[in-house]
Amino acid sequence: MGILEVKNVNKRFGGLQALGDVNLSVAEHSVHAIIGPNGAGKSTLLNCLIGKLIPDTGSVMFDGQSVLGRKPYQINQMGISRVFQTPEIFGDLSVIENMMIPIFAKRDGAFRMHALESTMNEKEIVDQAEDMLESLGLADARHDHAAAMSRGNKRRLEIGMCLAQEPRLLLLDEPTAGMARADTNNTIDLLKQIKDERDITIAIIEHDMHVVFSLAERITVLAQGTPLVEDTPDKIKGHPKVREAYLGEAA
Ligand SMILES: Nc1ncnc2c1ncn2[C@@H]1O[C@H](COP(=O)(O)OP(=O)(O)OP(=O)(O)O)[C@@H](O)[C@H]1O
Repeated sequence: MGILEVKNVNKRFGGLQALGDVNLSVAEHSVHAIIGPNGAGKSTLLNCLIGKLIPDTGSVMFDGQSVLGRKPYQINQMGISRVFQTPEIFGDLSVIENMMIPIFAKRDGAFRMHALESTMNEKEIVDQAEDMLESLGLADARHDHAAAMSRGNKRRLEIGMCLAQEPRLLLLDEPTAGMARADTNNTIDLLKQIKDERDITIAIIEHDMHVVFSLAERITVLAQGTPLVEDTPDKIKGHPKVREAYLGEAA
């Protein structure tokens, strides 16, 4: 039984069957990638996991509890954090101020922007934020404007802000989209480091096969809203149907 269990999930948009009988089991502490061509239903599935969409039928269980009917912030409190394609950081704040926000929210259950100034003086929170920036390799940038960082470092900060919530499942939606190769490789290294150092499960939607094959232990291939095959990277690479239908562009 996986930490995330998706069973017979269906989702229609009018006449379009975006997801048809999707089953997915993500093993605890694994890195599980979900791939597939444009329009395969990857984002729709992700949105069903985080409470942005409600499936028409089926179940989504996280650690034995249903996520269906819960609001995104409630699912987040259950232990699921997600990173979107576009970094969601506060550009006007410094790097360390950004990092303090989830640490403060985790401790107090909520965060109000006007509390940031007093939070800046709370040693416990500053120390935790410093430690997190250190482990992300962002310590030297702590007083920089977040907006001025490279795309790779913005993504690094955002992933760190998710980790500060101490999730058990980290969901990544194309975390290297639009990145130069060097930033992509840095992000791969960061995710490997996170996997090695933390008690965490990672599910990743990704188009870049270099990223997928560098990180994933299991891969589910979606095609037209339905899982075509689920297997290890080696088997997926060699699978004739998958090669033909989904890896053509990367081959
Ligand atoms: N809100 C919506 N309303 C209507 N149709 C939608 C909606 N969201 C997605 N779709 C359709 O559902 C199908 C699956 O879309 P989805 O975005 O989940 O695919 P995807 O695999 O994430 O694609 P991509 O790799 O291009 O992001 C597509 O045909 C898309 O046009």
